[in-house]
Amino acid sequence: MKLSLGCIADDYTGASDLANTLTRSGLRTVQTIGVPSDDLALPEVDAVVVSLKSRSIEAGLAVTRSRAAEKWLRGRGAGHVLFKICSTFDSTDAGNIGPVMDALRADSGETIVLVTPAFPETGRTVYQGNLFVGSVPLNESPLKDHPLNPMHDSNLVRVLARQSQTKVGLLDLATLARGADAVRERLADLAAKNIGAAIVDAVFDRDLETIGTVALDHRLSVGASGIGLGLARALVASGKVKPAFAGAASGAPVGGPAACLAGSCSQATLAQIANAEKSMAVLHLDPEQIIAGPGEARRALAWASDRISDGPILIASSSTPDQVAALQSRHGRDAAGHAIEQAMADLAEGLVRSGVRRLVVAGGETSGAVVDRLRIPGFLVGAEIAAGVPVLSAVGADSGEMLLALKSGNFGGPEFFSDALKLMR
Ligand SMILES: Nc1ncnc2c1ncn2[C@@H]1O[C@H](COP(=O)(O)OP(=O)(O)O)[C@@H](O)[C@H]1O
Ligand SMILES: O=C(O)[C@@H](O)C(=O)COP(=O)(O)O
Repeated sequence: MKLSLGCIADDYTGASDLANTLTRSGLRTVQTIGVPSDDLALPEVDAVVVSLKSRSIEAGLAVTRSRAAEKWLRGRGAGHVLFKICSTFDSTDAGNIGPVMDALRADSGETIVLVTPAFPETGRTVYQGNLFVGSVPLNESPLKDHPLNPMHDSNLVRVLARQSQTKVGLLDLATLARGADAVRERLADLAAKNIGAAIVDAVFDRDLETIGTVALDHRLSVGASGIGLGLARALVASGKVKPAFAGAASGAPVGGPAACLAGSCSQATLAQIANAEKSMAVLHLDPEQIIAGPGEARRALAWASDRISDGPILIASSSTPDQVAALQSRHGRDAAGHAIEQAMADLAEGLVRSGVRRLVVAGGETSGAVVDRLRIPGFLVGAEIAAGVPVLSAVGADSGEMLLALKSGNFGGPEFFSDALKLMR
């Protein structure tokens, strides 16, 4: 197997979002959890997305894990590697986007890296280096209240410069609109000034197509699903990849009980949970009790086992920004987040033990904890539930056949949970 594109994603929901975009753009794609072991049977594919849980860990560890993933992908022939980050640039001044980019840039011998989190399909656009979420700048969007990495600056040139050892420049929309050669010229100018990374404006998919075409001249890029779309379309347009039929994984129904777990505290997820109350049994966990010990998860599993044969259930730890802030001030941000993620993993394990084979998880870190606990080594991409969220079919899982949906906190429409279960038969 010689890969046309290698991808390293800094969380699992982000990886499934990218795998979805690549699949829908015609690339045969598999999502692996971590660097795959040699005995994992992978199908013949054009792209592999290695999922890491490296967005919110210590920067040095994120670098080590990302480098190992890059080495594996290059060893399978990937000439270009995309480091997939969040479309809302989730990170802190301590990293991890800058340090990982710097390390991969050094390893790949790249002079200048194209960086853009734009993903217009989900309302993420970049103009004059400023990231917009829908109609508002990043720092005015709900991301200002993210439990782990609140975003307070929408100017990505500044944000990345604070994290990176290299100088960061801007490649603006006016240049992009003049086409691929103008972009190449501007990149050469920036590189001549010793600038090692360029934040690239992008508002429409056609901007991402231009970016994808130019990025293929390089060995490394950094961005969200939008640049994935650009790279995939450029690979198909250049004839390097023969487009494949999308959603090859939608196979025979898996059946059995279905459950949803929500650990995301995003506005979108809070609204989706409120809507789910109309169509399924919903249990709201007490976050204080979760931190106190394993009793809360045990109580939740007993609640689930009384109801699971009657229809889908949803268990949520999600709270409003004020409640999240209060909990964090009592226990610390990382300790609270970690305890709740581990409780979600306990719940997933218990639910699967009791026969659940269809599982929807809301939240990136939450999904990471759940998928790790279930020891699922990889996924094939099936039908699209909402922009950025596909049905995933587990490959090589101990539990056998299983369908999952890993929802980024901010993605999906108001009826996301029932939309997902309709497609997960
Ligand atoms: N009620 C709560 N209070 C504080 N933190 C919470 C609460 N519920 C969940 N969390 C933590 O918030 C974080 C949410 O992150 P994540 O799962 O990545 O969601 P998103 O996709 O919205 O970013 C996780 O670490 C989770 O454990
Ligand atoms: O690019 C995106 O927005 C998503 O793919 C993503 O990475 C989401 O992360 P979480 O919101 O933490 O799930």
